[in-house]
Amino acid sequence: MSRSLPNIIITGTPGVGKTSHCELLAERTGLKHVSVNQVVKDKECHEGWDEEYQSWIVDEDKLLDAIEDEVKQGGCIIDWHACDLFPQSWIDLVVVLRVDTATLYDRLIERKYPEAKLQENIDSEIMDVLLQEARDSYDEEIVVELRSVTADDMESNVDRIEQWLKQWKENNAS
Ligand SMILES: Nc1ncnc2c1ncn2[C@@H]1O[C@H](COP(=O)(O)OP(=O)(O)OP(=O)(O)O)[C@@H](O)[C@H]1O
Repeated sequence: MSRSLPNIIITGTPGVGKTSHCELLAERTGLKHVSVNQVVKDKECHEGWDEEYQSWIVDEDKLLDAIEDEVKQGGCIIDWHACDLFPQSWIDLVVVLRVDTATLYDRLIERKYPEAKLQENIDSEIMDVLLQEARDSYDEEIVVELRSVTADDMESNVDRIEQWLKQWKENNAS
């Protein structure tokens, strides 16, 4: 499929900094921030609310239908804590953000996450769940793991993705 602009997934455990990265990247590049959280809420792509986890139970088919037209046009930054549901043909780059356990713990406590959800997310980060999911779902060469502990990390990550975008445009110029 040919797109005039690429699609990027920014993924990682909740609290790693996906939304912060996507917002900055969208501001710098003009690419569109597709917040899956927001789409799930706005377009009701869910099967109800999970009280224990305090989150929507996502209906993935409905979600894919809701974003398909937009994503197929290209130029989207998809912000979501999973990546295996998006067809490989839609995606040009998968960025997996990573953080150390103590930092993640502090960020999730700040958000007043329920205990079960907090523990599950910490375990998921320790066990590289999102990195593995990305590697299992996409070609190795489009998956990049980046550290997101400090504001400087975020700056350099966004710089790096901007460089990648520039190169992609050069490689795909018609
Ligand atoms: N690289 C970073 N340096 C400093 N603070 C950060 C960094 N990344 C994220 N944060 C802070 O951590 C908190 C969580 O960030 P953010 O909401 O972007 O995470 P998220 O991965 O999008 O979470 P969710 O999946 O729940 O939406 C915010 O308070 C944000 O300011």
